[in-house]
Amino acid sequence: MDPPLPADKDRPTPITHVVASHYNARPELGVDARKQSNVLQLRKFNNWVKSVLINQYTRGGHHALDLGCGKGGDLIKWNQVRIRELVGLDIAKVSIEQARQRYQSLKRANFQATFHAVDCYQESITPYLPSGFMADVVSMQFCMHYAFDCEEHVRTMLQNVSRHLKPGGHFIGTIPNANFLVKRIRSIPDNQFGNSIYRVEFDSKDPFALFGHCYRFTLRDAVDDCPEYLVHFKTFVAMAAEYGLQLLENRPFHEFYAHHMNNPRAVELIHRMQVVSPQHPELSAEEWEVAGLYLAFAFKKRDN
Ligand SMILES: C[S@@+](CC[C@H](N)C(=O)[O-])C[C@H]1O[C@@H](n2cnc3c(N)ncnc32)[C@H](O)[C@@H]1O
Repeated sequence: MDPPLPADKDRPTPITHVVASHYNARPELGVDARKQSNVLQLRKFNNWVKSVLINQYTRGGHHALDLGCGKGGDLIKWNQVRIRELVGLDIAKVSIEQARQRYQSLKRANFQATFHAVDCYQESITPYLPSGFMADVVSMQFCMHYAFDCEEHVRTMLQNVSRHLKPGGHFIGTIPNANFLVKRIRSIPDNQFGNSIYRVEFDSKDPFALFGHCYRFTLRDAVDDCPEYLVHFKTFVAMAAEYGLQLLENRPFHEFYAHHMNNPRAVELIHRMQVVSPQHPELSAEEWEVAGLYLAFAFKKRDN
């Protein structure tokens, strides 16, 4: 049986407020503005990683749960794999409204979708799902690390994932690679590093806590000095196992790219999504450095 859900909290913690208002305040850039971004190729690369993951673990007719779905940036990816139903949840109300509008304006959407604003790390998501909803795939893209402000939030998040994932179904996601961040910050005298398009700034370097170890992240045209939390990966894997989730893969993005260059479908996608010319990813050196901060993971829910 699953461990019990921690008691619900009536009031959001200050950090939850900060993260939600940060994403609520991000303007919805039109297609033209997005095309002029300094991190356009990085965005395309990140989208390619998410597409490959979604393609790998999703089949036609599947039911999908997108936690931290934001403005619905993955709707086209879900449409392309021909899922039957999507539920998208995010703490940021403005983003959820934009996701709804984006879904409604999708031409030829071949799946049903519903969206709700909910804190997936502090509340049970069950009341927001269609009755009896069980997902074949749960996706958490660039958002799970916000749960790591404390153990209780990680447990609520894992309970939400596991309770609504079918046995044999997959839990996929992308997060900052804490191992890389910690090695990097320990190797320099400063409390911050970055380049012309990003900055990572730690308040404290040692000791690194398993939960609640905060740093601030800035990425040009995307994130402004937002607090984020290190995900101690071994702890995450051990806790996920308590909820019946077994790790299948964990690949830093540079390795993910090298690995999937042997996969014809991923290669076809990387050309179609205009991430690369035939030989190499067309990211600037600065963008490629940012890509190296992240990893992709996949878990499988135990069959029994
Ligand atoms: C970097 S955005 C990623 C959005 C989307 N998954 C994507 O890949 O485009 C991170 C998202 O996590 C959401 N988020 C942060 N904390 C959350 C929480 N407690 N519950 C639900 N969503 C949360 C934010 O509102 C934001 O939309």
